[in-house]
Amino acid sequence: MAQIFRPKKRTVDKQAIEVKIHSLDHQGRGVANHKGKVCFVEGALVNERVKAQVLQDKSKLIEAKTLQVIEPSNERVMPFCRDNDICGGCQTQHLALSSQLFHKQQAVDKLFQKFSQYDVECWQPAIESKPKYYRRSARIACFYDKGNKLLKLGFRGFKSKKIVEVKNCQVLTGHFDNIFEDLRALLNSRDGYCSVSHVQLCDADNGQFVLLRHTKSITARDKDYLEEKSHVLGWKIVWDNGDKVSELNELPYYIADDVRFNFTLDNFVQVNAEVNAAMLMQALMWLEVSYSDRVLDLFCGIGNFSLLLAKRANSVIGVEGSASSVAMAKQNAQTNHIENAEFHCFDLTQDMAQAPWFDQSAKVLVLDPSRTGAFGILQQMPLTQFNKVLYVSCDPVTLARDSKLLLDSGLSLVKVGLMNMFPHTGHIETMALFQRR
Ligand SMILES: C[S@@+](CC[C@H](N)C(=O)[O-])C[C@H]1O[C@@H](n2cnc3c(N)ncnc32)[C@H](O)[C@@H]1O
Repeated sequence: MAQIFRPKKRTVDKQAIEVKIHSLDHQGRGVANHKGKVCFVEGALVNERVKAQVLQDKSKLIEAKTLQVIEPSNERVMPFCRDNDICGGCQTQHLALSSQLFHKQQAVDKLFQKFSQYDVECWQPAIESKPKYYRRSARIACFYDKGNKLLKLGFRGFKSKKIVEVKNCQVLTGHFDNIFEDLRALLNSRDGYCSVSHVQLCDADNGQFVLLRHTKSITARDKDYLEEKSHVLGWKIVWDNGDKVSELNELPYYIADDVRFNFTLDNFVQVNAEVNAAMLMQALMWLEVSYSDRVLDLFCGIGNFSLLLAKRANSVIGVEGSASSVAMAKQNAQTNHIENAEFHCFDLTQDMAQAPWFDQSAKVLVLDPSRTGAFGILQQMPLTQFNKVLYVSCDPVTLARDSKLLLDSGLSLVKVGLMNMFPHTGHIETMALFQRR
């Protein structure tokens, strides 16, 4: 009989250790040395001495969580959210807002040195965000507790699937100030809503949309009841049974630079409206496209960059992997009477030999990939054809890695700036402009 070998579970030494933090990593974690290993400590700041609980003890590194701050940093502040310790949403509320961008910039610097042996010397002022009430969209997790016959809802806990039943969230826009209490009351008012598995929130320019994903059917009567009650609260309810999403009289939209962007709740839209608007303006300013420029916009979503660029360029080709975002981008071009933008659905991790969209005369390239970056596609493209490349990044590791390809093609890094899309979190959003001199 075949013998099945199961890897032995590593026993995690849950001991507490005491370490002195010497820097922050790109996720906002404190970094220390402990018995020859690198130790990443959640919740610890530079120069702090902390007692930390070991979560993972690997051959070369330790992951730990702060239990007690023995010597606090003068950058430490009191988190404004009472659930900060347990909620997985904001990881760096304990670091003064004024220091957050400084550490993020340092992290990007280090990653450029590591991946490209490159010293960034062209930092531009960061795009700032208001510190609270900046999130226009979020997903709320739900779980039906059969024992208590109650639908629990909140955010997932830090590195856990457990739901933290937050009372309110001060990073969601003000329109969702009381959303948790209101949703809890509404969804527990009738048994019919017990199969709601998550709620997607979106504060659009035309109102607040609340999508309810449910795994069992909900009667028309229960739907009507909830819609009626939600109407009073100013919400537009969208039902999603996994196969079909209910139709709306009017899609959510946002407006930027006089362009109206319609979207559906499964499309990617930038979470921070204020930073998105500033980011778009900065992209236009940095790129300085002219009416003779042909632009390629990869990972274009619903056309956020493409349509604004099209108003100033000869033509824009947008490429995106989500078919529904491509459909929306095409519709947005049409409704805004923008005729020089075309959109293609294409998986940009694939072989682009047959890519029908590739324009050999495009001299301007915009990239705005998800966290995995754009390495695959950049490796395949004849990069020497581009005079300007704007890389909008939500992961500094992949930005630094991909930048090496751009630099090796003879492009120079001329501008880099942070965009504080998610204050109080470890997320680092960066815009980088490469130019052929
Ligand atoms: C960070 S978003 C940017 C979207 C858009 N530029 C914007 O500003 O709203 C990244 C986009 O890349 C798309 N995407 C992710 N992986 C992809 C892939 N392998 N091929 C094509 N598109 C992809 C996502 O659907 C998403 O729309």
